[in-house]
Amino acid sequence: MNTTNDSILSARDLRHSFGPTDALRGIDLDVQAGEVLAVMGPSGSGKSTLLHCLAGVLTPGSGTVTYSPTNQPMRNISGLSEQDRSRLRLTDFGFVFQFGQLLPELTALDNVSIPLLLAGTKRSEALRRSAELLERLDLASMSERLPGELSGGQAQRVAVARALVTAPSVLFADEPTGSLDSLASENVLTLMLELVREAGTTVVMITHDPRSAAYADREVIVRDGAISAGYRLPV
Ligand SMILES: Nc1ncnc2c1ncn2[C@@H]1O[C@H](COP(=O)(O)OP(=O)(O)OP(=O)(O)O)[C@@H](O)[C@H]1O
Repeated sequence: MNTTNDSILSARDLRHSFGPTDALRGIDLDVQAGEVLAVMGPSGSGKSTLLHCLAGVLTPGSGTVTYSPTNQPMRNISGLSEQDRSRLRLTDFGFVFQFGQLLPELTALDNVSIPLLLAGTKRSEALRRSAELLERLDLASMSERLPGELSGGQAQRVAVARALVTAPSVLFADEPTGSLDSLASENVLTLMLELVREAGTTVVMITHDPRSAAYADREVIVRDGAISAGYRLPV
């Protein structure tokens, strides 16, 4: 099947089972370059499994995921070796999870710089870029704090900075504000969306919260391992 011209990620007939549980039952999905896509649906419907397949964290039982970044050849993510998928995740993708998963013994600044250091950036340059991003996220004064010394919203903003510091093509967010109250959640999403819109980053964001989904350009609903609905949100 052809992919839509400007889709950066395309899933075709994705199926995945965990033992007897059919988590994905034939998903077709195109994510357009630069779009912010919200993935909603009941608990256990397959949202995280879908995100993991799109991001090359998990190889689907069957079906394909193709990744076509601007000016680069298309790659079949589901066919890459573990090593190549891991490399692709580091260079091209960013990840934010519900509970930031910051390293507790490192400062906010050092946490943000990790992906750059792993990608081989010089430490001075990594720290400079990390500090710049923390400032954009209103966290300049928090850069030397440990994660345990931050509020939930501040810690999630550090996690957002860490995910965006390598300027990824795609940001994958799994309930990025699921552990926050509505005010902190709004603050994290507003700043995150400002940065991704500016950079043209594509976003795939799982959320249970319709208010968070309202930040997206488009919403798809996953039920029983299949896409049950998808629509464009009003601008
Ligand atoms: N590692 C695993 N081993 C066994 N079953 C799993 C595993 N991961 C997910 N599942 C099952 O696959 C189905 C889909 O799970 P998934 O985590 O994708 O759902 P979800 O929509 O993200 O749920 P939630 O909103 O609760 O996070 C569920 O029935 C779940 O129990």
